[in-house]
Amino acid sequence: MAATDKPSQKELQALAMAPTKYIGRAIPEISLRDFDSRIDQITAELLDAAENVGFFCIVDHGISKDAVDGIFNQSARFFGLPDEVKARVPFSPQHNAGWEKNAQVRPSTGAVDRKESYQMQFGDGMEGRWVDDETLPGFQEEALSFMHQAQEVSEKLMRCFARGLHFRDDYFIKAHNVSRQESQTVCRLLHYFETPQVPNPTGEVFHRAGAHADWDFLTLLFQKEGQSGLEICPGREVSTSFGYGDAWTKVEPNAAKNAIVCNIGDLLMSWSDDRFKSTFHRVKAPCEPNDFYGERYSIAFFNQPCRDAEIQGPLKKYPMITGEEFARNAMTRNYKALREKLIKVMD
Ligand SMILES: O=C(O)CCC(=O)C(=O)O
Ligand SMILES: [Fe+2]
Repeated sequence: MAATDKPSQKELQALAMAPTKYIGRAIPEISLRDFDSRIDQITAELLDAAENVGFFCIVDHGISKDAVDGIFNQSARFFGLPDEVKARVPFSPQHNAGWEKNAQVRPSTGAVDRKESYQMQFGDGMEGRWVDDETLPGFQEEALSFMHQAQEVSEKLMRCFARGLHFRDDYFIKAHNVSRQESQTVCRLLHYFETPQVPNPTGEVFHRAGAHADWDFLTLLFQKEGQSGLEICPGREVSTSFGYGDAWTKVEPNAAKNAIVCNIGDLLMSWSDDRFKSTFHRVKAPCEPNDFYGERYSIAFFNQPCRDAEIQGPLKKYPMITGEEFARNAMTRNYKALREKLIKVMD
């Protein structure tokens, strides 16, 4: 391919199948043990991780291994239902809640992720989208109990980030109040399908979660031992850019420590005037011998401010906007990038 030529679909495919460049980057591990008495120490560690990596693992967070195993069991029960039953609680883009399958197209790949997901919320976005108790007895109760536990952990982190940015301690907690109907926080159960081992007959790339940055405030991610695939790739200086580097770092599950992988989202990046980094990441499309090709489950807890929360960093780098506007802008940017990519590939 000459330097001036645009890549063909086939060439893009070959690029996606080329050996991945890896680089070791330390993912900080932060303990929340004795939170109240150690809050200043924990805040210092979180600020360092947020400014320099955008990803970190938290341990001693108070959610038991049994609770995490329990929600993964509920997730497997839900995804084990026939598609026509899951389709009774379909994904609503307007509410950002419900079940979708092979439907999420990422700007970085222009193709669907090979997965299904079920997004649950605390507020009115979830009306009519809970799977009913006759179909899955106990599901909603256990899911909500887990979501409240994840919220409690998130609130500890929010208190530290507020301190670090010289806001009142409860500033972010109030903006993310999950007892309000305006809450936009989402707990997403994810199920990636087993993919064929290469060389597969068509050369098709089975994307799992194409490279992206999350557009929420802060994500808590729960992974299962042995189900590798999450990788990060820093390289953004402002929350509005799509550029990223080309060397990846694996973030392996750490079930022995019951670790939660956390990452800063675009919203906290802009709310901190770009001081904290929202980092590109992906669940790799398996294509190399040591990749994980099996079925993969994960759970992402996306902290989102209430629709009417007012967002502006201490230095006022960006104009003030509401939680609802931020979400809408993020969606528009994602789809704009996708349109531009498609135009480039097609002409
Ligand atoms: O499944 C994972 O490990 C990551 C999922 C993710 O990055 C996302 O849904 O935003
Ligand atoms: Fe993500």
